[in-house]
Amino acid sequence: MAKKEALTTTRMLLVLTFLISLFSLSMCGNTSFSIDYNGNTFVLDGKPFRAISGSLHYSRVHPYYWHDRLLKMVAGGLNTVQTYVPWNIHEPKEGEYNFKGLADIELFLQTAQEVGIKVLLRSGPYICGEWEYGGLPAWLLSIDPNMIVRTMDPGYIAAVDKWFDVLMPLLKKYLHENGGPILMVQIENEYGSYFACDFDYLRFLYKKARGILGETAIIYTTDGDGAAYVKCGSIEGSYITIDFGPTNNPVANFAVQRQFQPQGPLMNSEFYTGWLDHWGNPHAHTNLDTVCKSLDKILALGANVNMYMYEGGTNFGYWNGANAPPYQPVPTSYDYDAPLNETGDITDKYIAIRQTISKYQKLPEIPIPPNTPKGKYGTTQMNFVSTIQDALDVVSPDKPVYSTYPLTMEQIRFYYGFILYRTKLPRDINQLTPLLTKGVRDRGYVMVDQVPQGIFIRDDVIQVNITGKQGQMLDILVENTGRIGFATLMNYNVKGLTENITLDGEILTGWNIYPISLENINSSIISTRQGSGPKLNNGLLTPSIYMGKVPIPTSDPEPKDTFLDMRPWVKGQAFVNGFNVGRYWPKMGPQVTLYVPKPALVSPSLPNYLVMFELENTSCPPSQPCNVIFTDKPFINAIPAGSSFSVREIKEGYNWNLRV
Ligand SMILES: CCCC/N=C1\SC[C@@H]2[C@H](O)[C@H](O)[C@@H](O)CN12
Repeated sequence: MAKKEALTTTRMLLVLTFLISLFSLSMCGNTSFSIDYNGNTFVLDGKPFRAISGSLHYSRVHPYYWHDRLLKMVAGGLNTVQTYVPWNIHEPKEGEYNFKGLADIELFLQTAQEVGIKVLLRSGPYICGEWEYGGLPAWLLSIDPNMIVRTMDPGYIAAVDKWFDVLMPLLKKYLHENGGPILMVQIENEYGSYFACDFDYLRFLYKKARGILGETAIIYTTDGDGAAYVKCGSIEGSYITIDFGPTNNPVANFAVQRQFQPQGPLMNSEFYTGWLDHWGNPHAHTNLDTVCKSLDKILALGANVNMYMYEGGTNFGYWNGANAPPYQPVPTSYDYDAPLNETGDITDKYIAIRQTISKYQKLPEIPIPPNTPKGKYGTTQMNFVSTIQDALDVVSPDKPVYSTYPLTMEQIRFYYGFILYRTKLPRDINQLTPLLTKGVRDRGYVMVDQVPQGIFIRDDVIQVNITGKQGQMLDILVENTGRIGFATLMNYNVKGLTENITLDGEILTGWNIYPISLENINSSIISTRQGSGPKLNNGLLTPSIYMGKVPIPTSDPEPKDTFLDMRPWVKGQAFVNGFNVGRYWPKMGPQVTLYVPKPALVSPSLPNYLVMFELENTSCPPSQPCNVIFTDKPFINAIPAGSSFSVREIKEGYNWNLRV
């Protein structure tokens, strides 16, 4: 049975299971989830309930694997999963909604119901999470680039109002009291850490949610562990929870929660089992014993706990976020050094945490599901297809947007990935002449008639020296490497060229602007390309498209999870059979391999195509592009722990000796 039919059947079975459980529970009429303030405990269907939870974000794990991961969480001793709702994946364009694939929240909730794990649902509208723009949709910036998000700013709150009118009725169906798995619904996220402290905004969110979810649903907030955070992050009627990591003192931490909430269950909504990564810094690592000792103390206090992350997963596509200052994008891997690693495999940390939990909660008598098999498919040759310019008819099929001065991505209502700005050189430039701008967000690849000149880098490289002849094409290919998702710099989060470009002091005008959709590339375009091949100059190759086949052997035809090692390619975007597996930047690290989930592959009766959009260079000549390797092991910690590089080294890709 083809994968699509299988998923449909699974989905139908899940819906049926959900409806049966809904019916049987409603017949009992005793489904309730509440707070016993005298007993300082949650109460589930009349009995005390302590949440032992872990974070898994459905948008970061392929739906094919949701059942596997949730079952591993139950086997690990958890009774609850906590997940974020990323508004931007569900409403990619204003008024256009997406609830399929990575965004199929109902399938995720039905799967949780079927597996028997409860859900702590973090509804946003802002979620942080190192996700693009903290989960906010970039089209907000088309309404008003100067909008102050996460406040009662009229443009923002009108969009939130409409979104909650869509989301909250969906969540209501899945509340425990209505027979679903959702125990509680969080609004906003660590709002007390945001400068605005706008109580009218929190009250608006609370009132909106309460009005749709009903009077008995528990609405809660989560804030950093400090009185100032909780003061600005909580609101009348919502239940206060806090977050803190394994090096803190839980007794002192929970004292902050008690300061604002003298009674009710203690709850750490984010007990950090690991931490986030940034390109160019060592992969995060949190000591297993430190995690388990602190978790033991929290459980001994009778507190509720959610481990952040329990399964980190992957920022597929362009969904990674960034932090600032300085501007630092987050890698494709969201491994988080979590108990289940990026590909859902059991780690020592999983086993140790499971053992700790067993001291306080009887473990379910189910086997721990096995790790998924991994495919070691070996080397494949990458064939040059086209420079980005020679493929504009495919990747940017509509007429370009013309503007006297450059427009941002949001001004042309194109929000993620790449955009190309093109003008003509106004005169002969026989000597290296400065092209200047501070307005590149975030990397700008400069070419004259496709010959690379240099790279603008946000907050770093603002000058590229060029030469050329009058009338030659000056192209600047800009990559949006992820919108900032935390604190004040979340505002004015626009992308593309945000300021004018000057050549030797003269403002360049007359720009054609091409939004780039790499998803349009497929095997059919190979034969149609007659391009002249990439140009090599200044150590850079013309950003170009390459294609190869994933060598799945006919002797072992069932596809498996695998890892794409692109070395010695430098930086770009990879697609497998049109599935955007994410950004690669092995030269920068710490991530070197990209996780390719099994469901992105098809059985070898059909060719599996890898498409790479390489932005910078390889060590192979343009005439004979390099190969890539499909291996069975991830490599996401190429930068030695404890290393510290200069900003310049990080910006330019420190050429350290990568360990295999
Ligand atoms: C000191 C920085 C506090 C910012 N909060 C963070 S950084 C990692 C985590 C995730 O982003 C998570 O989504 C946040 O709620 C809390 N947190």
